[in-house]
Amino acid sequence: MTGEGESVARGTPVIRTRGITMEYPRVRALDALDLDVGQGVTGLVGANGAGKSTLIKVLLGLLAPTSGDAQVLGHDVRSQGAAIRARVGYMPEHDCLPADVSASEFVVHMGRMSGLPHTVARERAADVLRHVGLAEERYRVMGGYSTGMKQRAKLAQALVHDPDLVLLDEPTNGLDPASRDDMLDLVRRIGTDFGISVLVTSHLLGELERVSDHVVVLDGGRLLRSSATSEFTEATGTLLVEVLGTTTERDRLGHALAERGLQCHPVDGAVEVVPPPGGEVGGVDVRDLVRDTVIDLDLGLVRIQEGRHRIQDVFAVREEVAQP
Ligand SMILES: Nc1ncnc2c1ncn2[C@@H]1O[C@H](COP(=O)(O)OP(=O)(O)OP(=O)(O)O)[C@@H](O)[C@H]1O
Repeated sequence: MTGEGESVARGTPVIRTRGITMEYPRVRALDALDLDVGQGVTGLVGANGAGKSTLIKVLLGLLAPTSGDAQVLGHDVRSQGAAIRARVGYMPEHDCLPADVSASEFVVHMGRMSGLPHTVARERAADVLRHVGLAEERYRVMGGYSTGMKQRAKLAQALVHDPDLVLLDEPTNGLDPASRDDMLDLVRRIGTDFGISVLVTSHLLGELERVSDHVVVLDGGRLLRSSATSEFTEATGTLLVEVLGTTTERDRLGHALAERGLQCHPVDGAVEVVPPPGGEVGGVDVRDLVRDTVIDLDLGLVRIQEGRHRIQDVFAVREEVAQP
């Protein structure tokens, strides 16, 4: 770190907002948001329109909030936007790459824009393009890139100046499941291999659980929840039972378990069993009862595992509360 950034002690929030409100002419995109983001990888999740991109632009000093205060790496977003952008990498959501330029030229250029000398910018560009998996294709013009390659090039330019923090806006947007997993692995490695703090957004509520240390949930510009990922995914006390076959086999099992006195209901492809107090029915352990039932029905057991909360549950709970 350089300059004022050096005074940011470890453990101090890398991002801190107090009462940040952002009003567009017709919509309040952020509503009195108080947020502390620490070091490590933080997932910022929320449905489309929740205010994620607006928050990122405010944090970069690109949009002046209507009211409230925010600091990034100790710098004020209203008056020190340039200092923030010098130490923060930004991967925008939308395609912003020039079609007739190679990834190498582009990333070198972005490094030069950040103040790196030419030779250093070239070395750094080669490093980050290798890191994101574009070493082979780096001299090809980006107009011919797939969506996945474009996302990687956008990520590389966010890293070229060796930032202390990167803000990644929907890096998995438009990617197929395999490319999405690759991108999420890259995001995780930015945090673990390089020690760069990451704020990464997604409108897919479940996808950041496995790469984030901490998850922040936004809804309608408000903070719905901010917790360590482990708290979101803590055990529910239930069992999820999956058997081979379709919903027909799943429902046969569900009915049989209910007949044997267990409270249960279908969840996606599995049956969720709520064990009674003590975990036994008529002196038989619930897991044994489930296994015996599966055998009696001549079904194939895939797994019995502990049920865990999911980030989506935060929204489900809120909707239930909102119902009359
Ligand atoms: N420049 C703008 N002018 C007016 N309204 C805007 C502008 N930018 C965003 N909005 C509105 O502000 C709200 C929050 O938008 P924002 O893009 O921050 O949400 P988001 O969570 O990033 O969603 P998405 O993933 O769809 O981009 C939305 O209702 C959006 O329509």
